[in-house]
Amino acid sequence: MTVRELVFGRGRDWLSHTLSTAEHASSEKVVVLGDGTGLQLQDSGLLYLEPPTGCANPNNESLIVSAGIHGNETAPIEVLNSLLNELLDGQWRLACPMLLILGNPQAMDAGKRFIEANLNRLFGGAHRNPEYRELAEAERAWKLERACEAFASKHPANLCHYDLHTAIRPSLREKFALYPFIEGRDVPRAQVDFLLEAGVDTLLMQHREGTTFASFSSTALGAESFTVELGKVHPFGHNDLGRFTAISNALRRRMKGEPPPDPGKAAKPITVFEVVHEILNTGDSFRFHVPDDVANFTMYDPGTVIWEDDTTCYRVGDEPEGIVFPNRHVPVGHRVGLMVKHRHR
Ligand SMILES: O=C(O)CCC(=O)N[C@@H](CCC(=O)O)C(=O)O
Ligand SMILES: [Zn+2]
Repeated sequence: MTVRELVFGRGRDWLSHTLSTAEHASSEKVVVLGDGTGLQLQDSGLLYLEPPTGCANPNNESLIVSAGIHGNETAPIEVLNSLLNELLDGQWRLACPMLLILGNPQAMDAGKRFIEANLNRLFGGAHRNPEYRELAEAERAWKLERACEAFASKHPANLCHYDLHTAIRPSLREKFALYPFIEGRDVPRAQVDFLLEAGVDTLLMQHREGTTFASFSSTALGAESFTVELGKVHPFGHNDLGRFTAISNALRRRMKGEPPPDPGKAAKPITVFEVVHEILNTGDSFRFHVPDDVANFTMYDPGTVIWEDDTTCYRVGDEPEGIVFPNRHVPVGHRVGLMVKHRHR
């Protein structure tokens, strides 16, 4: 029997096990790999890994890597599953403690962004809001928060969280990362270098605290966290995984505890945008003037009307602004899009 089968059952790997246990909590399982690496399958899509006792952790860090917080964003799920398969097949050794998460197994199984509520709006305790009471996603957000807290309290040193997504719209900047807002901080140079290594050449600074998974891990756990957008949404089996080689290689390098590559003199700088306005669906009179099929980072000239309702009209300010994540099909009070502008350092 292979290690994969020992952990996940006959003919299964982590992804197929997660899909098969989507409807019910899976029982906990602990396995020690041949090299002494500890593996604890805590629940469906929730996997804790620990290098053998005494093993060096050369980068002195702990990693949370999540995908599938939106169930139809399949490429990062496939990337994470492949990395785990390599590890379980003995192709390389783990150097740092790691919590791997497939966020919303039910939505993954259904091929949907979410089942009842957008999981990536329910963190930081938002799952306790009465409107989400007893929804599957509220329970899942609670469970993921508790698992991350337990991991962080065991491994607080240099905790990093990469929450991997793909976007609904095409994007003029294919790969970009969002940095959750915490007053007074800036992105450490080592994180910028990692993003560039992973093929992510655009950074978007959030302008206020949110209820995303990455916001939770930054605010509550003190992690360096990013929501990382890696391309466009496609169903399982329809992704061009060649477009995900850089993120896969960069994550594997971190998991193995190898030093970062020398960025070299010719390294491209990262392009930084900042959020200037969050567009919310204000209700019946809300009118959104961005067409449904517009690409992320499409820029609008000063003065362009972006949205209006009976009391407000939002126009682009003195500098051009871009639209990110335009989506009018969201509940009242939820985000319809972000307006962003270039950050001049
Ligand atoms: O393409 C879209 O409209 C959404 C892609 C996506 O899921 N993005 C994340 C971004 C989280 C953040 O704002 O930091 C989300 O909407 O949850
Ligand atoms: Zn997403």
